[in-house]
Amino acid sequence: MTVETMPKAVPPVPSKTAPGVRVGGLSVVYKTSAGELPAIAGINLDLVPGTITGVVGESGSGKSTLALSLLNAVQPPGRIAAGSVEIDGLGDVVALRGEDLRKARGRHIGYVFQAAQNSLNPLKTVGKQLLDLGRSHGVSDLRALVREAKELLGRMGMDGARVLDSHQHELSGGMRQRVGIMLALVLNAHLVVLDEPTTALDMITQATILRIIREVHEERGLTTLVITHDLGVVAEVADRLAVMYGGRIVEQGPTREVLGGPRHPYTRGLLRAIPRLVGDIDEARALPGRPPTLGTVPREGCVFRERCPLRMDVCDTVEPLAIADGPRIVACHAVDAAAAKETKA
Ligand SMILES: Nc1ncnc2c1ncn2[C@@H]1O[C@H](COP(=O)(O)OP(=O)(O)OP(=O)(O)O)[C@@H](O)[C@H]1O
Repeated sequence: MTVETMPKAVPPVPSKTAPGVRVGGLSVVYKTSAGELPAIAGINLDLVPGTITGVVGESGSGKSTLALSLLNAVQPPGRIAAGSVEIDGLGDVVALRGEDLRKARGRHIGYVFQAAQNSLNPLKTVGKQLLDLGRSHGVSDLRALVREAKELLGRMGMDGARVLDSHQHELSGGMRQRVGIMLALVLNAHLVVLDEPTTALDMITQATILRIIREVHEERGLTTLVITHDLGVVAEVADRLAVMYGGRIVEQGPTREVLGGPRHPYTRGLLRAIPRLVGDIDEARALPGRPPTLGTVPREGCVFRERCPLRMDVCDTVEPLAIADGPRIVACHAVDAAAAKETKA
């Protein structure tokens, strides 16, 4: 079946309420000299309508690959090898192609990618790019779009009119990042994916931007996914938290519960590695070892075992299942064994 003859998956009147998202069995591989290797494998993640979900993990854990998959935007040498991303009102975006996919991005799914500081067109003003974006998505009231953009930029502490008149080189990294966030929100999409939205910002501006992300999320009734390596960022904005390691989600649950009582040894290690502002700075203990790369992720068993203080024999051969306990989900043999002992006692 060609793209043209495929049934239209995008409904003519999109739902304007916060959509639920169900990522099921998602695997993405990248072609390397050693063959196709998985960057994420068997990811299951639900985004609850109206909530902010944070995804954290060290560099290379697969966060950006997951974010790109939500827009079916994984580029060669990568490809989605298995799984689905069901978005209310859109269906499975993994199956969307061509024009349907282009319309879904921007209008239904607002996004700012990690390289947002560098993703603007250097030859056009921000305002011109805003109008291009609006036209390409069939926005009829372009004046209203510009008003909305100015309002969002103003809220983020910038002179909206001046920014719209500027070229990329006239803006600092932090300003470009905020322009990226404005572009993600301006079309009024109800699913928003923000990949490292605040990395180029100083602490004060970061706090302001996180507050605005939260405010806009609540005002508009969005479903939001925030990708970050910074636990402080998720603690600040996310209702739910998913922790990634070696292309797997090893723990997920309500942010307060996960941060207040981490169960997976990796989450515990991440939290222990944060230096405290008060008390003994030496208390912060870096996680020993390094995260795996595409080539070194174990093919069987638990992906975290090399760095795990709770490693058992079974971890070498059997990949732990993600087991739900109420809203908490953990994939760890040691946690399972401890829970089984507790039930017996
Ligand atoms: N285009 C590519 N070609 C080959 N491998 C890739 C490509 N993009 C990502 N990878 C690999 O896939 C794995 C996951 O990368 P990804 O960028 O999704 O992780 P991340 O958690 O977002 O990391 P970071 O925080 O550094 O961006 C890494 O091992 C990375 O090297």
